[in-house]
Order: sequence, then C-alpha cells, then structure tokens
Amino acid sequence: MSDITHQSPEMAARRPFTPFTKPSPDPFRPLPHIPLLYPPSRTIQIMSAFTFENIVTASALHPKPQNIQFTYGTAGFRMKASLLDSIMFRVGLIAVLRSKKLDGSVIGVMITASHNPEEDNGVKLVDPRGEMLEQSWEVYATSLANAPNDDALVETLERIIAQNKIDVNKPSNILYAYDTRPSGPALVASLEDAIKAAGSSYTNFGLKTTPQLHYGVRCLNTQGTNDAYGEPTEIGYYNKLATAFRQIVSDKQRLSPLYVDCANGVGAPKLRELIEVIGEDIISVNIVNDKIGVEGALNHNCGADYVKTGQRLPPGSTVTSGDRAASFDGDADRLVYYYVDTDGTFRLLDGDKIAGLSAMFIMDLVQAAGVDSIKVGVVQTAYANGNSTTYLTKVLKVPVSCVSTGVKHLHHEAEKYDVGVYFEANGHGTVLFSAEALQTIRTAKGRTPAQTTAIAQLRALTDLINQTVGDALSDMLLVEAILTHRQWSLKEWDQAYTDLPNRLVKVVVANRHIFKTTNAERQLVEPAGLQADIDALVAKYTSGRSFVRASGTEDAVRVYAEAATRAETDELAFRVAELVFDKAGGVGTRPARV
Ligand SMILES: CC(=O)N[C@H]1[C@@H](OP(=O)(O)O)O[C@H](CO)[C@@H](O)[C@@H]1O
Ligand SMILES: [Mg+2]
Repeated sequence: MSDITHQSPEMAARRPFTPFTKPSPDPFRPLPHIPLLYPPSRTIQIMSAFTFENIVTASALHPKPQNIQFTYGTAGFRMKASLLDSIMFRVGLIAVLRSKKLDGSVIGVMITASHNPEEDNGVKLVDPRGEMLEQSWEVYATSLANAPNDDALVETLERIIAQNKIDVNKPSNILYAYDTRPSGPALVASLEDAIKAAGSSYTNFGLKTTPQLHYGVRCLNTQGTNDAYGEPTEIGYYNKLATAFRQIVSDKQRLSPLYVDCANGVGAPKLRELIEVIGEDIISVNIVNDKIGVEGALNHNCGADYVKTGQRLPPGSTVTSGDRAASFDGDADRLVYYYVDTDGTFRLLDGDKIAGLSAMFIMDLVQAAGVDSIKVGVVQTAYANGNSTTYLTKVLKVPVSCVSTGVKHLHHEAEKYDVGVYFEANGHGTVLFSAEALQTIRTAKGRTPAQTTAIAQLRALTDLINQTVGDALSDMLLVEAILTHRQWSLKEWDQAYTDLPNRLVKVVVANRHIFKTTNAERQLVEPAGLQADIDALVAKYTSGRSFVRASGTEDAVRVYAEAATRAETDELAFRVAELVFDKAGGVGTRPARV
C-alpha cells in the first residue's frame, strides 16, 4: 500500500488531474478468449397462439396460496422461496404482455432476492432499455399476483390487455436469468410454464448477476441501431468493461490486490471471469466468500449489506491494516469498500463515498477534456450521510438532489442531469450520461494532447459504467480506475470527508402503513404529532438528524439517526426508536439501547 500523505480533505479531493498517454503494461493487447464457466444462453422460439385456455390449463399447476397479499415493491416480489411459485408464473404472463405491448421488445426477468437470506427468493422485471419496470405496470403485476382463482386471473389479464390496447397476436420475447439460490431452478420452471403457455419466445440467459441481465436486455433491444449498447452476450459484457478499464488505467501502476467479499453469491464466478478478461497484470483481486452451493452460505455473515449495516468486517475476514477490501451483495448490484486503519479502526467507504469520488473524478475529467458545458449532478436519499452532502455541495460545489428511497427514484432524478451520479448509501448506484452529453463526448476534438487523452478517457468511462442499473462489477472497476489514476490508497480517498456517526435501527409495529412521509421521506406527516416529538429530540444533539419511514421491503419501520459523536448517535437512534414503539403501535420487544 502506498504511503499516506496527510493533507486537508479539500486538497485530497481536488488534487490536479494529469492525463497520461504512455501504456504500461500493454492494455491494448487483444482480449483473451476465456471459456465461460456456465453454458451460454439458450433461445426458444415459440410460434403458438396466446389463448386464455392454454394459460388457465398451465396455471392449474401454480395455484396462488390462500390468505397472502403480494405487492410488487421497490425490489419486485421478494419473500420465502416456498411462496413464490404462483408469483413466478404470473410474472411470466405480465412479462409476455409487456413485450407484446412494446411490439416484441425484449423484457427481462431476474430471479433473485439480492442480499436476503438463502431461503428467500424474488423476481424483478426489466424494461427494454434495461431499466426497472414502468411504475404503472407494477400495479398490474400486483393485481395479477393477487387474483385468487382462474376466473379472476383471466379477468385481470383481459383488463390489462384492454386498458393497454395490447394486440396479443404480436410477437413477444423474454430474457431471463437467475442467481445462485437453490430455489432458482424450480422457479425458472414456473416462469417458463407461463411464457410457453402464453406462446412467447424466450431466452434463458443462465446464471447471471442482476446488472448483467439488465445489460443483456438493453443490448438485445438496441442491436443494429445508432444507440447499440453492446454485444448481448456475457463475454460481450466482459469485453466492454475490460476494454474501457484497460484504456483508463493504461499509463498507470497496478494497485495492490483488492480483497473482494462476494457474499458467497453469483458475483464470485463472474468477477473471476471478468478479471481473467482484463488480465491480472492490470488488476489484481483476491476473491473471498465464494462458496457457491454450500448450504446456507449465501449472504450469511458477509456481503455488502452485512458490512454496511453492521459497520464491521465479515467474521473470519483476514483483512488487516494496509489491505484494500470491498464487498458485493448476493446478486452483485451493490458495492462497498473498506479498510482497517493503523489504529485498528474499521473504516467504511459506502455508496456516498463512491458518489463523491466519482463526481469529483468526472468533473475533473470534463474540465480537462474541455467539455465543461457538461454539468454533473448527484442524487442521494435521506440515508446519505450528512457530511457527504456537505462535501458535495460545499467542496465539490455540485448540485445535489434528495429523493425517496428506491433505485427507481434515484435513476429517474439522475436522468435530469447531463451526467447524473446516483448512489444509495448502501452501495447501489451508477452514473448516467444523457444522450446530449454522450454526443458531446463522442464528437469532442481535443486542442491539446492532454485534452485528447481526457476526451478518450471520458469516452471509456461511458463504456465502463453500466448505464442501466447499479452494478458491483462495473462500479468496482470505476473506483479502481479512479484510484489507479490518482494512485490513491483507500485512506487517501477517505480523506475527502469524515462520516458523521450514524445508526439504522428497525422497529416492528402493528401496521407500518400508517407511516406517511413528505420531503423525500425526511419528515413524517402521519402518525400526527410524531414528527414534532422527533424534532424536539433531535434538537438536543449536536449535528443531530433523524427520520423515520416504513420499509418498502420488510415489515418494519426504519429509524435513522446521525449526530456529532458515536454516543450521541446511538442515544438519539434509541430514543427515536422508543418513541416510535410507544406512540405508533410497537409490537414485540421494546427497542434496547445499542
Ligand atoms: C435503508 C436501506 O438501505 N433501504 C433499502 C431497502 O429499502 P427499504 O424500503 O428501506 O426496505 O431495500 C431497497 C431495495 O433493495 C433499497 O433500495 C433501499 O435502499
Ligand atoms: Mg442486490
């Protein structure tokens, strides 16, 4: 690890940017052809008609469990895998209708429950440009999932078809993929039953990370257009990232190895393949927590969610002072970095830190490239650390928007900027380049060699960053590219600002739906009076901030608190949790002091 140079955060963050051109080692040598560990995708063309009769016959094998209300939420449908059979079948039907509605555009289906325990699973739909399913269709997915019997199922399908004027005789195409969960194959079978019954063509994209599926969908739908996103294969994905990464770090010394905790999930084999394509002489990783197929291992005591929530190393980690480390979540769409300081303190570099680093780098590059008409903006949620927002607005002087929790909100807001950097504190995020910004970058001509190099690097960044969704593999390469460029240690990156101590706690209440918020979820409107009580508590703490909202993915209310010191933060979080429990129908154990 390089020596740490102590300097002010401002200096560390704004160190002048110097593009180089000398390649070392040769990043432009041909990409290797690697045999992929998993079989390539398999396409099935189906020519049969869409009939309700076929659908009802197939549906009989996938009855809806009684007394369960399903909701297509922030993360699609997600729950115990044993409850998902009918959901998978019905999601298959929705996917087919959505594809028919969009003239046969490929719709993606991802079977995963991300960072949830291994016994859970879930499913998400992906729209043609690789983005999340349009919100109005989430409502259709929910109503179809809840149709209690065949008649209701047919009625709901008819209503969706009529409301959207869908011609069911149009072609339809589905691309699906799944993570490493043992429940995956059975759920795939249910999904395929629906797709076949509805007479649709489909492609099994196999074992993939969630962002790889998003990539695949966008590639298939843009093939042969001016807007072609890439080759719609796994190797195409690796080659695109590898070529861009090699170009950005071409003149630089390789960093010390990065320990990557893959949460015992799909990220492990995929990262291994990616690194093989890039070349170990250019990037070195040490993959840990790669126990695929070991019962109960997935996300257990490891992974990005464990590290972010617990603010500690995964148990058994061998990471010590001087090491560089990162964690993915179970479907490899979240990334956090961390290191152990010389005094033994654990230091987390979360989504907020990644956003700050990326915004800083891109702003410098835009300036160096002479395309400063391109404006960068950052999108955060209320969970962003207060000091990260101060750093972005006061030091980088970049516009920052705060939106509701959930990637779709961040993604949509980020689309409003020329370059929109968005990250949830938990490590899910990406950078979006508008069509105009891409055009400017593509056509820019440098007036000096330095400008020409900076333009080429900016171009490479647009290929390196997954534009469809947050992607741990792509984000990791982005961070590694920036750190390699600056030859920064994690500690140097960390110097941009110091996180305010923060705490996230859950409170279980009888009905979390009574919690209504405003102002990007930062204030409660209901239950009446609770916000005033929270405000009164917060006022007692230096740099205190706390807010309460109902989780969209768990049956609980989340309390977030931050303050000037660890002790004040923990006390504030506990006091607010106690307040919620007492005044808003807490059930089970009363919150305890941390
Ligand atoms: C505090 C927090 O991390 N909340 C997460 C979590 O949402 P909740 O609505 O808070 O349960 O899961 C979402 C989906 O993965 C993710 O987008 C979000 O950031
Ligand atoms: Mg995930």
